[in-house]
Amino acid sequence: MSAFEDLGVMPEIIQAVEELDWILPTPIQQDSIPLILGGGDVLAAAETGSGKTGAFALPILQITYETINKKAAVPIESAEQSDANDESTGGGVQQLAWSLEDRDKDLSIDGLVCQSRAADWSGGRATRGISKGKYYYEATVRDEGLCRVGWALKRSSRSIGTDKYSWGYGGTGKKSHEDLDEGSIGFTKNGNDFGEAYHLNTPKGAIFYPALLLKNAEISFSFTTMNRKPLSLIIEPVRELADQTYSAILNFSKYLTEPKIEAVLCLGGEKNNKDFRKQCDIVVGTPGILEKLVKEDQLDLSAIRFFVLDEADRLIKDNLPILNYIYNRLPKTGLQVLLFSATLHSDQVIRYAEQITKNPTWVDLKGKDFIPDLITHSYIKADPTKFEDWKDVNHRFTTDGIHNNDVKQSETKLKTDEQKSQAVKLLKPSLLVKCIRAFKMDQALIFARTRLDCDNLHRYLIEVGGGKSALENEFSSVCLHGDKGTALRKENLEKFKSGEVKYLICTDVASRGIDVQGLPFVINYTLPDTFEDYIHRVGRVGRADRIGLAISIVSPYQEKVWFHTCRDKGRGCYNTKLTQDGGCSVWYDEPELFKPIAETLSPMELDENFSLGGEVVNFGKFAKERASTVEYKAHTDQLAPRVIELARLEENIQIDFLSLPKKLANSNKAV
Ligand SMILES: Nc1ncnc2c1ncn2[C@@H]1O[C@H](COP(=O)(O)OP(=O)(O)OP(=O)(O)O)[C@@H](O)[C@H]1O
Repeated sequence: MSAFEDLGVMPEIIQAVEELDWILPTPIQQDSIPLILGGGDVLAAAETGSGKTGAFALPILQITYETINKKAAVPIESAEQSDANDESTGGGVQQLAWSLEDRDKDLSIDGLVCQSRAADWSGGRATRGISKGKYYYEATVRDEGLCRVGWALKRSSRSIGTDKYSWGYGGTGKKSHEDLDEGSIGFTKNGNDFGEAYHLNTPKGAIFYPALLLKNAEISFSFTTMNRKPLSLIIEPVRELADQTYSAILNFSKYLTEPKIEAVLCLGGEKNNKDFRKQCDIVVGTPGILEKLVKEDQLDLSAIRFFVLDEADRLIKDNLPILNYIYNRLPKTGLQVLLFSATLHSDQVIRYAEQITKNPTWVDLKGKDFIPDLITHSYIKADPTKFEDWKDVNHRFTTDGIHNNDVKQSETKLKTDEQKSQAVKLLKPSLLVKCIRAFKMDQALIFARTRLDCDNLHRYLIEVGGGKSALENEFSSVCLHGDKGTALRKENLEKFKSGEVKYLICTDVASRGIDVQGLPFVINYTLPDTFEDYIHRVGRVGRADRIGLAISIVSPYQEKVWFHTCRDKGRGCYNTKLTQDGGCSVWYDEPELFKPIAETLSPMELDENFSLGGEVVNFGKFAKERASTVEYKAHTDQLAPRVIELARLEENIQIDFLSLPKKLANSNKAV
């Protein structure tokens, strides 16, 4: 029996996760899945990379599937829409089926599977039809034969598409002869919507039957009503994370068929947010677009059963009004609210959770803000008195330009705060390069504070690495931040994940949730504003039982940085005054921001040679080995040595236990 089965997960989902080498549930999955399946509200806090996505997605998928599966058993409609002469008993609810009477003799019918092996076409119709409303059914072609599916009136011939009372679609396109009250028929194939195929002017009261026509072919059907409204709403703080969760859901649900779960991804700035209006079970999206869709009555929340806030603390901090707006429109009966994050303990989160949950269960695995012990924390002091690289005019880095008016380009003194700040800006890039080389990094995520910093750093790395952004460049890199369009962000993330480029330079847009399998290094080029954000950033490594190294390049001085409060969010703004003086800059106090990190995590300082000392893992070697072996070893392979060790210990204990009477007897003798 699979360990996931013990948690009550259904076989089709287990099959999908086993293909991902998920043999054992992680602790957060172990605790949360039964609670969610049991119908409760859950607040789950567990370290980064501990499998929280699966912890909420698997039970949600299962309940969603069970719910739509029940609906799928509902017939197309009751007697008011069926034909008085059909073989139903009339009235009440009946299961739709293929008619055993209304078919050609060579068409064999086994429940919802139809087959014809004859050389000629054989057709048939369903037992019941519809005269109003919106309905669809699904057909799965099971072999290479010829087939056509569609709708037909009773008076049509069984060869749908060959007379004016039937409308079909097949391998050779749509088939019909005549336009018949306002109505339309359309077809989709493998999820591709072909739009309206027929606009109909049918006589009042006309009843449309599902119809089929086969030639040496087998085809199976699923009949269901079309008005499936979203049951689950999953909100993610950023597009990349929404995309990732959506992909995970598609992956986990691939064996849930007949009916198939329909998940829809809603991202701001993307055109195609319309699909879920037709039929949709799970919606994954970012706050802004979801609010817009609800306001425009495009997204119907009246059936929502699961309201999930992933990275809940960030959502609550940044999007509270939107969350309130959406939450107030959700049905409250039977609603399950799930809040997940590695950092879920702020007063704001707790207060909000009290408002929107009912007797929630806290699944708090490691206590407040726990960080995986697979991550080693280290730092380099970007001290311009110790490292003199910043004086090197040959490799001058294009800074954010905030000191253009107060420090000369060639300045090498370190007297004023401005001079110190400028020196740190010039020093950090070269420390970054040295650090990458010292650890022989082949892949790293680099966090900078602003979009401008990312872009400047990207240009610098490309130049130092040889000018080309291809793999031959030692510092091949791409950026990920809010200025990049959705498509480019996605493309850049993919390039990094696939190894096409080595470094991803990003703002905090990528600090949460992004899962890059086996990533060994994360570098804080600038520290984040909060300790929570540090936890999330470094949590991009040390995931799924892999070790990782987090390096922070920390300034010993305050650094003057842009903090745009202007209308254009910095575009064309050169107002270097401090915000309290009406400008757009602040002094960023990195030494102060470093204190809680140092107190909580005791990071190791890298020496001048960028060495961590002998006693810790050799990360350079580790990264190299990683690159030369298979990228992703199966979870079981990784667990194997531990399981063998446990088995050995267990065996020793048993042998000791069995030999205990003999030992006791010997010791008694000795006494
Ligand atoms: N039961 C499991 N067995 C093996 N691997 C797993 C299991 N559950 C999750 N993983 C893997 O662990 C990695 C991290 O999972 P996930 O992204 O869900 O973490 P998370 O807790 O949401 O992290 P974060 O807090 O950073 O968002 C993923 O690569 C995922 O495939």
